[in-house]
Amino acid sequence: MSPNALPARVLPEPVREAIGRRDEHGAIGLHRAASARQRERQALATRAPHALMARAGLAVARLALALQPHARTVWIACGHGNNGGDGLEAAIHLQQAGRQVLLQLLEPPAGSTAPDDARLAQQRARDAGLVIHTGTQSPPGAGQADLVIDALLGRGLGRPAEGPLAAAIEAINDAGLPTLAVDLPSGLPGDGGHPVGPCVRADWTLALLTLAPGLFTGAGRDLAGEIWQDPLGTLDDPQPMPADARLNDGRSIERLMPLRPHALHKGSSGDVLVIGGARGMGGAAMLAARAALVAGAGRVHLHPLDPQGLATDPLHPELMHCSRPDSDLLARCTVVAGCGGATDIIGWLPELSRHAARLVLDADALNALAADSALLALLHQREAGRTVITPHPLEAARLLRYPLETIQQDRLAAAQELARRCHAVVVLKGSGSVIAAPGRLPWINTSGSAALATAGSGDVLAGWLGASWSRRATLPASPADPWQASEQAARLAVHLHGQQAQRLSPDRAALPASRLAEAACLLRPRHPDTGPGPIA
Ligand SMILES: NC(=O)C1=CN([C@@H]2O[C@H](COP(=O)(O)OP(=O)(O)OC[C@H]3O[C@@H](n4cnc5c(N)ncnc54)[C@H](OP(=O)(O)O)[C@@H]3O)[C@@H](O)[C@H]2O)[C@@H](O)CC1
Ligand SMILES: Nc1ncnc2c1ncn2[C@@H]1O[C@H](COP(=O)(O)OP(=O)(O)O)[C@@H](O)[C@H]1O
Ligand SMILES: [K+]
Repeated sequence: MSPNALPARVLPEPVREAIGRRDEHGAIGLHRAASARQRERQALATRAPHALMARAGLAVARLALALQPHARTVWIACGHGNNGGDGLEAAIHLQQAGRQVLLQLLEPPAGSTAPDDARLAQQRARDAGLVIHTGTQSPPGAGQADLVIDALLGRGLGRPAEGPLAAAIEAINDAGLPTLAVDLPSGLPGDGGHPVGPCVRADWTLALLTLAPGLFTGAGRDLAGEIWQDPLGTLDDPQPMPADARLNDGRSIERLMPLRPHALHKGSSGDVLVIGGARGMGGAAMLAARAALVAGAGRVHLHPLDPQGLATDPLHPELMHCSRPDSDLLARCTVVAGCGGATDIIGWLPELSRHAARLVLDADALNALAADSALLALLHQREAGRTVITPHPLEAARLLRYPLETIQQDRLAAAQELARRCHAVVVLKGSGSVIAAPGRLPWINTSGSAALATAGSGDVLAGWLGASWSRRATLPASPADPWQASEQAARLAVHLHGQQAQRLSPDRAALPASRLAEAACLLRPRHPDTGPGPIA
């Protein structure tokens, strides 16, 4: 095998360098199927026939050996398309490296034929002396292999797998072996990350050429395992296909972290006003306010919607109770509205839409918006870059009047559509949160885990985001780009919220939201003059 470098590992964080190339935002690009195909066509046009697939097979074999160096027997399950072709090419290298290869190839369904490259790979495998098992059963001994390589289906998934393909996917999952998926776990839609049929659950996925958004959001994060990428030598190709989305990973947010210079004063950290906490739900507003405080907002005001609600927070006496916010205060603050707001928040929304300098709408404020198109129209009248909404998938479904399933099947598209309809930056929450601003490429966040699946962690995020935005509002703005500050504030808060949850609960045990609120931060791990260290 040639001494090429290993493919690069994309996750878990910290992201290793040399994954593709970062763009002008310091970000890794993601490509949906249409642009991935276009990129593949560009690459094929400038290379010798079959060179790209041969290189893909080599990358798969090299990664397999690096991940499981002591594997003696490798089961490779191939489909009839080019994903299977990559698997067949890998088989040749693994056999040359002295491994026993159990090679399975599914026949094309009636009416389909294998593409030329895949047919050539089949011929090359036979010429190399490999035995190809073409029945619907797994090859004899497959269950005892040390590693299985899933090369059944990649970007060509066009419908839910069924019949022999579904059986092959289930056989891989049932075997419980270490599993390396080629390009995508078979059955995972690359654009959406939400399988509708059976899908391989991989330990590792080697993405070839481009990275699919579906690897990073929805169910994709669980099904793909650890993600590696090999751009197959195309980084220097002219005019690479522009990306459809970007990864909001640790490296990409580094440049957004504001320093706290020695001469900082509370007026230059910005003010946050939290309005929420109707009867019995005061905790939600308190969590948001605490997170805003701990994250470093200069002053935090809390207006509880329940007149009997807590006036002060004994844990944080610095929190300012506000009995009736006036328009001056609204015009100065980042207003976080809706956490535990019940229907009491509805009456506030017209005034907030008119006067709030910066407005973060969460929870019940979003339900109110979904129920009243006049409120939506008011939101539209706000200047560009003045509103952020933070729906979880069900709230997004209500706002768009789509079934929940439709939201989850294409989270990128749903977030983009919401951004357009609400004239706002959107944080579509859940595993692999999507951050979208109107007319811009959306971001998929890489941090966070099931530790966040607890009541109140969204309230914490809303307050954290409020502090993040208030701080950015005191920094020099870009007049040519009105969406920049709110989008960056959302990206930073979403990433750090997830990162802190991972740090506080590495095993993903449920994390009480009050603990997370106490860990809210907007800073890089330590000040530069004290050197690197754990996140403070
Ligand atoms: N060309 C190259 O050099 C390179 C190629 N690369 C590799 O190519 C992969 C994409 O290959 P691909 O387009 O051939 O599609 P693939 O995922 O193998 O599927 C095969 C066919 O299956 C079918 N099908 C779909 N759904 C089905 C279902 N439910 N049940 C049954 N059948 C179903 C559908 O055909 P249909 O039946 O619709 O005619 C589809 O076309 C990509 O992921 C990467 O690994 C890269 O390494 C770069 C170099
Ligand atoms: N499984 C998960 N993986 C990653 N993030 C998650 C997961 N579950 C929840 N979260 C995050 O936790 C927060 C939950 O918000 P939300 O559903 O509004 O909760 P609540 O209304 O109880 O505060 C969001 O930031 C969401 O992205
Ligand atoms: K696959």
